[in-house]
Amino acid sequence: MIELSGLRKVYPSPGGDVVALDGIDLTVERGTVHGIVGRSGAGKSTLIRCLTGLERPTAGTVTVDGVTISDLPENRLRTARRKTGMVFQHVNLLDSRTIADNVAYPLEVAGVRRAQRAARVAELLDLVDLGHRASAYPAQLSGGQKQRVGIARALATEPAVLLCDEPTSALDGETTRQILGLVRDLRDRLGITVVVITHEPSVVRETCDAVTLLEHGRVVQSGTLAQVVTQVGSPLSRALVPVPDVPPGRRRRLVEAVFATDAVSTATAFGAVAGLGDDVEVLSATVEPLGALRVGRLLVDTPQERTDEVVARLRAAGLDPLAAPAGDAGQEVA
Ligand SMILES: Nc1ncnc2c1ncn2[C@@H]1O[C@H](COP(=O)(O)OP(=O)(O)OP(=O)(O)O)[C@@H](O)[C@H]1O
Repeated sequence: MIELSGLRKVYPSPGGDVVALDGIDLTVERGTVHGIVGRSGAGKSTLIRCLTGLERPTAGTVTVDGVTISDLPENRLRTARRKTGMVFQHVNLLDSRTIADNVAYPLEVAGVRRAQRAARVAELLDLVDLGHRASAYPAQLSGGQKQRVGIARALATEPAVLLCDEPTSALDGETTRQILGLVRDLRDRLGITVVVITHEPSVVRETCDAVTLLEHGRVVQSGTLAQVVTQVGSPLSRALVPVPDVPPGRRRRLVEAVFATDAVSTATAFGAVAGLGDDVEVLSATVEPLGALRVGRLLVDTPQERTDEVVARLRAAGLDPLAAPAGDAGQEVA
């Protein structure tokens, strides 16, 4: 659905050029929610602006739903932009218009007739569960409700892609959960492709099918949730399934494995360390939900000389374990 190839964006600035995106190759599959994460300045917003065509890449291509928007002349870009809806952290609603009229606005701009508009607006407000507030004004709504209106408005022109820039950063925990639930629901009901920029691992955990980590304008790690979390020790695995607290005690060599339970059963994974003897200690064996997945983790403390044996056992069970470097034997993994 979205293909980025060799995407590069350089901003000239008096102090020297700023390389915001430095050769991004990325595919976002149709009908999935894809998270883009990274520290401030990593290039997330620039990436989204390139996806909307608001920003022209310095090099490389951006293809959305089969159209290479980075090559389009300005006059064709406007129509192409209707393929993407945008949702921002702070929803910019027109205060003097009702909720229904706010959602109708992009349809007016697109020249949709009044009767059709009314039907579509009713449908959109129902979709975000705000049909009963159609005649309310923005000032009468909560933050979460305003965000729902923003989402309905972004969907008005039936975009194939919904781009969300920190959609829940300004919301409390419960409202965040509701909005993320709505995003998942839209993916399932409309088959829409969603790109979510976020700095919150919880947003990725609860909503995303796949995730990409950017650093200094480059892709550091990317894949489905199952792929990135099972790359044990990788930055996204650490962020999405943090190492649990384990009881303090002596540490020899730590061996860690993370697995998705639909790939390796818990019985196989946890059974792999059974019968290794008392000097190999399981510090933690957990299973937790991660979006639609269930993710297991094994943390094993082993005598230095038995590390290879433990690693081999876990590999034979289909896991991809990581032994902490020998020098770290006395440290907690974190
Ligand atoms: N219009 C611009 N002119 C010059 N430099 C820019 C411009 N826009 C962004 N940059 C620079 O490009 C880099 C990437 O910025 P970008 O806003 O894409 O990062 P980000 O990951 O979205 O950060 P944040 O999470 O803080 O929004 C930064 O170094 C930023 O200062």
